[in-house]
Amino acid sequence: MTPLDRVPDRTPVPPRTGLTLEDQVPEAGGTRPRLTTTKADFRAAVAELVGRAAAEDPGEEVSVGLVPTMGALHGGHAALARQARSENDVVAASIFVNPLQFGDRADLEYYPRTLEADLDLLGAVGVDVVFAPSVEEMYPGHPDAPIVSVSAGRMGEVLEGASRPGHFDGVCTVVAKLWNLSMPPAPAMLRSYFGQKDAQQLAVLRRLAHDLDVAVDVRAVPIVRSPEGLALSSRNTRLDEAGLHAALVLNRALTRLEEAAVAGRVLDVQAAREEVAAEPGVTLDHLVVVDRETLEELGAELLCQPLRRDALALVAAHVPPVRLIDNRVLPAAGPLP
Ligand SMILES: Nc1ncnc2c1ncn2[C@@H]1O[C@H](COP(=O)(O)OP(=O)(O)OP(=O)(O)O)[C@@H](O)[C@H]1O
Ligand SMILES: CC(C)(CO)[C@@H](O)C(=O)[O-]
Ligand code: BAL
Repeated sequence: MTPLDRVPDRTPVPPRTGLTLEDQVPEAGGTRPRLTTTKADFRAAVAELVGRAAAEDPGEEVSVGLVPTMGALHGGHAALARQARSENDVVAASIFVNPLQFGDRADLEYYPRTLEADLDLLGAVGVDVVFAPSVEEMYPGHPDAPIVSVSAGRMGEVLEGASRPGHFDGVCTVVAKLWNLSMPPAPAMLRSYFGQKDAQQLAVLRRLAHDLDVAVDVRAVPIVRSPEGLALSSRNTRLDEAGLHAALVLNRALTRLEEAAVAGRVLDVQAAREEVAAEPGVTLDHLVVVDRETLEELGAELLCQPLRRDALALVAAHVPPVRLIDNRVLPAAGPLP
């Protein structure tokens, strides 16, 4: 056990988003999922559930839906699990605060941990099995033992990756392990669910599956927001009232860009940046419009005219003590007259 494994459950903090847990997960009262904490037990539980599903429906191709999370679950995670439940025979979720993807020790140490409440939420949505390993179980000997890890390449070095060096290598390493641990034997198949909120993570993980030939179907789930428009995030629980209010500027700036795109107008990216930067208590990190697949920033020559193809606006800002991200798909303007 490392000291971080011993971080106790913090008192579940209700997400200060205007949403109660019941609002986010109205399917109250489900059975708690089976909890596994070792790789061997998790693999065995998935194999058993797949075997049972195959026996119940001979001739049907069984599928496993995996929902990787870092816990402190909210309505965004519930949406992932709900979609996984509706598309698969067996649903597994992982809860693991992955040290490899944190550069900032305080961010790792203060990351909210609420295992008991998480199991209730996952049970309510109908998840079958949860994998919640210790750091020692996932990375024996960490941090001293060297491990073979995955590089996210150039796509992992820009935007979020520029602010959090090594972050996407850590994400790719742990997700590759989680895919290996939950991969059912053929002909059963694996789907894995990620939120559109972490747009760069989603794009990088699609490349991970493609470039390393992992037989997994990566599925995107739309962003779940508070009634005021703030993208739900586990880190929101660390914001005070003023921070929660200030953070709404991210959604406002993205909405203005989306409205311009929908109306077929030229995007005023600079005005959106200034709007975020002018909000007291918010320090803008970046606000850019990028290609949806490659995440390459659109140059001035593409931004001085209505969008020719769908693009993505990405924003990141510090709202102390946390760093928040949000994004919006910007639709291409209709065919030119
Ligand atoms: N508001 C949301 N809507 C849709 N998906 C979400 C939302 N928030 C998180 N997710 C997705 O849930 C999965 C697990 O994310 P994670 O456990 O890091 O939660 P988080 O709320 O994003 O936490 P963080 O504070 O680290 O941003 C990721 O695929 C993430 O994109
Ligand atoms: C995908 C993930 C669970 C890997 O640790 C994490 O990056 C997250 O919660 O988005
Ligand atoms: N939600 C992405 C994981 C992270 O911020 O570390």
